[in-house]
Amino acid sequence: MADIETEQNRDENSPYPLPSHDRLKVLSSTRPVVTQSTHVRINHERLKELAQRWLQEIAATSDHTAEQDQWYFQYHFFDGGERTVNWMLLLDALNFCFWSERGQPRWTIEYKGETLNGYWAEAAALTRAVEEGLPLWDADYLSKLNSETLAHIFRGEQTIPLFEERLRNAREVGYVLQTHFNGQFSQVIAQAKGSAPALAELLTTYFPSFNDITTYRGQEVRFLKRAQICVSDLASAFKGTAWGAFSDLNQLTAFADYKLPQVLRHFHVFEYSDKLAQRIDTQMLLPAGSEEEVEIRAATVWACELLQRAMRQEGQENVTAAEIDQRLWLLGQDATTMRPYHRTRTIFY
Ligand SMILES: Nc1nc2c(c(CN[C@H]3C=C[C@H](O)[C@@H]3O)cn2[C@@H]2O[C@H](COP(=O)(O)O)[C@@H](O)[C@H]2O)c(=O)[nH]1
Repeated sequence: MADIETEQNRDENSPYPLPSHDRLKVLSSTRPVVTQSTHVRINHERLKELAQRWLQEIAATSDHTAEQDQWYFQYHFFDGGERTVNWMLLLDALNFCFWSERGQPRWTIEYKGETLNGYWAEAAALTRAVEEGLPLWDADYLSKLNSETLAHIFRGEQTIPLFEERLRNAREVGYVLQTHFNGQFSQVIAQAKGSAPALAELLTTYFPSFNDITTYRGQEVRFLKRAQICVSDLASAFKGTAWGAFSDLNQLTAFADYKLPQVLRHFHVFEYSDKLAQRIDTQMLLPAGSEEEVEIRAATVWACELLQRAMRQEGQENVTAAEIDQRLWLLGQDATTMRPYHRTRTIFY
């Protein structure tokens, strides 16, 4: 039964008014974090300036196929069938934590003449494996995946971080698909009946590695980052058709990773306490579940929500948090002029 929205929640004068729909409870559970936050502050003036700048950029570009809804087929296996959706579930089960220890070079792979790192390396490595004949779309195969095979899949310079966790997540995908869904992610998608939050909820319920939920000062906080991005990726890859057809993508929130906070801080939308700034700038680890980490992630969700609202108020009525997310994430792919992102060893982002 949906929580009865208290008067306080619906308080339109709050700087963080809740939307009418919040099925995943990401916005309602992160709102107390943002309002109580002591290490991270959202600068609302800078946020509005950023929204204005983007609106001007959109107005200036004649080509309105927003780059945000691109799907990079050169790095992503795609045959349009059930193998593709199983492969994409694996992609997002392993879509986390690509950075290296302080002072160490990043893990990279060579793929079709390019040296790739981070998310692109993960996607391309999984595509390379399929091209080399490994059935990464097969649930039984995944449930029995061994470490030698996974090491071969991710072969390159250095080692992909959290290797054992990735092996466990890959096997979990195979095991859960076999046990509950006849080996097909398409059956999970069918159960969601075209609802994006419903599919994210199913992923969180059935696949433990997607259960991106923590606590802050004793209260549950839900981010569901990989569950939500998996739904968004399906919509992008299938261009809103077939297994990518969702009627309510606007109910997804931003995906609280480590790149968006870096970009939001670069634009001075995020202000960190001196202590937190010093820890991040010296690349010290932030423990998963720490107040600092949860405040950074909660502020990320709400900054994207507020950016979306600011742009909608100025006429971009169809912009979604996922599109704001993509725009920020792509900006973060050229982070040479930015200060470091925060480092939390986690399987959740
Ligand atoms: N918030 C958000 N986080 C995202 C993505 C993506 C890639 N998705 C898009 C790419 C092409 C398609 O259009 C996909 O939609 C990866 N990540 C996260 O970033 C981190 C990796 O970063 P780096 O170390 O620089 O590779 C890691 O936490 C990873 O989980 C996104 O879109 N939004």
